[in-house]
Amino acid sequence: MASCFRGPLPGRPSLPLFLLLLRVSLAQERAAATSLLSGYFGTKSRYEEVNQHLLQDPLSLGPPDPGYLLPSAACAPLQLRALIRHGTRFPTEKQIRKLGQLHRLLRSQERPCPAAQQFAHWDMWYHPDMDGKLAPKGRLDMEQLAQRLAARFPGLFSPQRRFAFASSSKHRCVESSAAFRKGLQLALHRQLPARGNEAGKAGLGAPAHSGGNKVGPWPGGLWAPAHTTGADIENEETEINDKLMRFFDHCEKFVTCVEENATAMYEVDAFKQGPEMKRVLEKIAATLCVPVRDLNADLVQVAFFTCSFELAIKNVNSPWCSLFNEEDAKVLEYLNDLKQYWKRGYGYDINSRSSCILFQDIFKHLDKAIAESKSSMPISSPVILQFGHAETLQPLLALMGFFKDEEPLAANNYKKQMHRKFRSGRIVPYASNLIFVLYHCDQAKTPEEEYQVQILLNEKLLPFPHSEETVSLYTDLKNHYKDILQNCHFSEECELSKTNNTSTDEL
Ligand SMILES: O=P(O)(O)O[C@@H]1[C@H](OP(=O)(O)O)[C@H](O)[C@@H](O)[C@H](O)[C@H]1OP(=O)(O)O
Repeated sequence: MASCFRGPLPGRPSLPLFLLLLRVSLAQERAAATSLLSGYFGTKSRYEEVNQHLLQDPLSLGPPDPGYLLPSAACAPLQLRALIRHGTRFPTEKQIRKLGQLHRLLRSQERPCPAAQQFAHWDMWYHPDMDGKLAPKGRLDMEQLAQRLAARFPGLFSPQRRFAFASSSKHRCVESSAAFRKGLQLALHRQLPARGNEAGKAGLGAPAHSGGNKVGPWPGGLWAPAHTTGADIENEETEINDKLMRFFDHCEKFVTCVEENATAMYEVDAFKQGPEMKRVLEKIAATLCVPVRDLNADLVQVAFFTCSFELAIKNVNSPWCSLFNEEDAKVLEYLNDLKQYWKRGYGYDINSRSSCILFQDIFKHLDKAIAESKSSMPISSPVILQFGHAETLQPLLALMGFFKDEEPLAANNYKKQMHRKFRSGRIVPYASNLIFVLYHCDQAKTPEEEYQVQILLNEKLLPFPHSEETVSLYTDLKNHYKDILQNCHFSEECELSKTNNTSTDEL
C-alpha cells in the first residue's frame, strides 16, 4: 500500500533521516576523536596545531605577541634569515609499507569484528612512490607562510628587495621553496594588507632600514645563493645546498654512530617493548580482534600516523583515529619524541654539534650585514630563505640550548617527562620556521645597542636561553655562543676517531 503520507510519519524520522542523523553524529564523534589526538602527532603535526588562529584565517598574523616586539620606529629590520621545514608531506615509503602490512592483516581476517571491518573497507590510497613528497596542502602551507611573513616584515619583503633562496635537494623542500616563491610573488605584487592586528603589535616591519642601505651584488661566501628581486621571484631557481640543509648526511660520525648504529636508538626500542606501549598494543589488538602477536609497536604507530596524515593532508577525521584515546596518543607522542630526541636532539652531542656549520653560516651573514650597515654599504643579503627538514631545525635548536629538559628522555621515565619541554610537535610541525631578525636601532644610546636580534619560532617570539628575553643585543648573543662560533669545526666534529670506536658513550 502506497504510503499515505509524504515524508516522515509525525514523530518518527524516516529511515533516510535516521541514517542522516546517525551519519552526522558519527562524523561529530570522529571529529571529536581526531581533535583529542591532534595535539600529540609530533613531527607529523600540521602547522595549525601551533597556530590555531590559522584554522579560521590562514593569513592572520595572530594575537598580539606578549613579548617585546621589534620592529619599531627606532629599530628597523636589516636582515632576516628563515630556516623553514617543508610543508605538509605524504608519508615516507617506509611508513606506507607498514600501513600496507597492517591493512592486509585486517583484510585477511575471516571473521573481522565491526571495528576491523571499517578498516578492511578503508581505501588504502597511499602508494610507495609518494615517499615523503610535498602534498598539495604543503604547497598551501608555504604560499600562506610567505604572505604572512611579507605582511609581518613589509620593510624587507618589498618588490625592490632581493631574496636569496636555498633548499635541501629533497622534493618536499625544493617544491616548498617554489610554493613559497609563489606566495611571495602574490604578496609583493598585490601588497596584501596585513590581517589580524594593526601594524606594530603584529610585528609589522617598520620602513626599510633608514641607513639608506640598498641591496648590492652578492660578495660570495660559503654558498652563493640565487638572489632574485621581487619582480621575478617565481621564475628563478633555488640554490640546492645539502651541505647546510642536510648537514647530517655529510657528517661521518653522525652517519656511522647514530644513523647506521643499531644500538643508537636503544631508548626508542626499549620503550616499544615497555609497559606503556604494551598496554596500547593489547587495547588495539582487542579492538581489532587480532591476536596481540600479530601486532607490534610499529604497526600501532603507523595506524596513529595515518590518523595524522589523513588530517594534515586531506583535513578529514579518519576512522584510524577512532582506535585511540588521549592516553594512547600521549604514549605514541612520547615514542616519536624519543626518536627525535636521540636521533636529532639532545640524545647525542654529535646530533647538535654537526649543525654548527649552519649556525656559523647564520652568524657569518649577520656579521656581514652589520659590517655593510656600519659602512653604509648596500646590504648584500637582506632576506635569506632556506628550506630544510625537521632534522635541520632540531639539531640547531639543541645546539642553541632551546627546549632542553633537566633529564634526558628515556624509556623508563615517561611519566616524569609528562610536562617536558622537548615536544617535537610543538617545535617542528610541518612548515615550522625558525627566523633570525637583525635590527638596526637608530636611537641607540650605546654602540652595543645599535644592533639587536630577535628569534621567532613558528611566527612567535622565542625567549633566548641565556636571558629569557625576546630581544638580545647582537654583541651579547655572539658572546653567549662564542665557544660554538669559534671552536666548533664541522670537519673535526664529524671525523671518526681513529680507534673507530662507535660506542654511543662517546657521542
Ligand atoms: O618515520 P618516518 O616518517 O619515515 O621518518 C621520516 C624519515 O626519517 P627517518 O629518520 O625515519 O629516516 C625521513 O628520512 C625524514 O626526512 C623525516 O623527517 C622523518 O619523518 P619525521 O620527521 O616525522 O620523523
